[in-house]
Amino acid sequence: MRLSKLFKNAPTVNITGLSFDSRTVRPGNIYFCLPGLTNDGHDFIDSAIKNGAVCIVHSKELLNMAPGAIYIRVEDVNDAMNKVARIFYARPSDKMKMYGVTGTNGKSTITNIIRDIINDKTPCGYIGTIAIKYGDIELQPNLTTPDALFLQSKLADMVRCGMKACALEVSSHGLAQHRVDGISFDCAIFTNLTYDHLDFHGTMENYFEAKSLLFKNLVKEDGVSVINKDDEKYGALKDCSKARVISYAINSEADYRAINIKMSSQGTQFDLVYSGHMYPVKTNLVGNFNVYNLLAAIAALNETGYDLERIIEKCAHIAQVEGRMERIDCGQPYNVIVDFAHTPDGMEKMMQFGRSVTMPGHRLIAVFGSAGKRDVHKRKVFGELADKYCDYIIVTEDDPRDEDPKEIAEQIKSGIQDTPHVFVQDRYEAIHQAISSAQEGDTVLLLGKGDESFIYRENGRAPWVGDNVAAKECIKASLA
Ligand SMILES: CC(=O)N[C@H]1[C@@H](OP(=O)(O)OP(=O)(O)OC[C@H]2O[C@@H](n3ccc(=O)[nH]c3=O)[C@H](O)[C@@H]2O)O[C@H](CO)[C@@H](O)[C@@H]1O[C@H](C)C(=O)N[C@@H](C)C(=O)N[C@H](CCC(=O)O)C(=O)O
Repeated sequence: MRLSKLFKNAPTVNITGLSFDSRTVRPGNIYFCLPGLTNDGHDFIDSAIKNGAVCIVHSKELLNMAPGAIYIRVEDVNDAMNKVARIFYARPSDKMKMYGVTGTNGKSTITNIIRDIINDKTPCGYIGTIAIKYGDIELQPNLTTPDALFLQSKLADMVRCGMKACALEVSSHGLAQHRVDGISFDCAIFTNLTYDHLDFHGTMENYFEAKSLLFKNLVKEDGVSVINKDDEKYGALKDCSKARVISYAINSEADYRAINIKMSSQGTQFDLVYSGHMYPVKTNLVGNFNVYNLLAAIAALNETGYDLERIIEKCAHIAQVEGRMERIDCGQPYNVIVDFAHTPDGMEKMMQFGRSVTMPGHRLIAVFGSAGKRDVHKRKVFGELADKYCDYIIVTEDDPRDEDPKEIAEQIKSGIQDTPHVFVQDRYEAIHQAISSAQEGDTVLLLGKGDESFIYRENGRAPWVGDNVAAKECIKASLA
């Protein structure tokens, strides 16, 4: 593509690609100088030109302009990059129905439910923590919401592969760093806001402010905002939403409401009250929070033109989302549940659910840790929650990064008072010990990592089998 197509009055130089990282610049690329948390992209212009950048987009005054490139100064590089990426990749999000899901918990599940329900008739891509999936393609992402350039390129590839819709997990980091600014969403969904990511946002106000950008700026005016009315942020989001607002709830009057909820460890039933009618919904997903996730997905799909009865029919056969409230069943006489919960709210909901499916007089066993270099305050809280709900606790490693896992464990243990507990650093061994000690009627909760296939240790990302795979291996070994 010609540079003149991307910037007014620019020369007609051929552009081969876009980059904001001097280390990955290829000959013919535009290099965008982004402000960072640790570095400033303006400091890497020379190395970008050395690698072949033909155009530098910058916002700061440059004292030395190395020869060999065209310089374009803009007010906001991030904004310019998003606009350019949209044009360079031929506005892919305008060619698909775009669903964006944000909130502390439930993003992966809702996006996967949406995809699962419509994928047979409306080929639907998914981008989020678990994977990037479209057609037969499945990629392992580094981030929940990828950077703007990678994101636009993948959306373009989805269009090429025939996708008609895309369900995207929109993280607060992604919103704060403008990764999704080049997308107009047909539907924006809000799950809930609980304590998380304060290491990045600093305050809950900033965290919420980031989430609200999806509703303020990025959903189309003729689109729809689907918002959880049981969350205290409902009013604030409703007031700032650019699109019409549709609510869902269990505990409040709402456009889509679930009543008469019946739960077991095998599935859930409830009555959906919508537009004065009652629709019985059956699903193989378990737990109260999955009722919220289903309500959000049902509302989003029905409000964007899918037939309600067909959506409800599909709810009965939703594939379990890997690592999210995943029931591991290898014929053992006790429950094993793997979940990604890594916030106090998520942990508490999982432990409450674990308690509710554990036979009276039997044990709830939890295995978890807490990430290094992230919200240290939650460590003691995790200990307190486990102390309140569980009968046996195995503290283990969870992405310690360059912190000492024993130190993290000590901080978790400071919240445990009466409940028997042990620290087993090796995560596989911790899972093995939990499973080999489980008896008929017990429940084992494996929390924090879901199906993630890596653990961040001192030396970076190390491979990990995933809690779900480890659980299956340990159960089979114990039954053999
Ligand atoms: C904390 C955070 O969000 N960091 C993101 C941030 O990095 P940064 O600001 O530190 O970047 P930097 O190193 O200061 O560099 C500034 C600029 O100089 C450039 N640079 C830098 C060095 C060099 O040699 N050459 C060069 O060009 C960089 O490419 C960048 O454009 O900007 C980078 C470029 O966009 C991101 O890759 C990086 O995400 C890191 C990898 C990350 O781990 N982010 C996580 C926390 C994240 O975003 N998580 C969310 C939430 C998940 C959840 O809900 O749990 C997600 O969406 O995944």
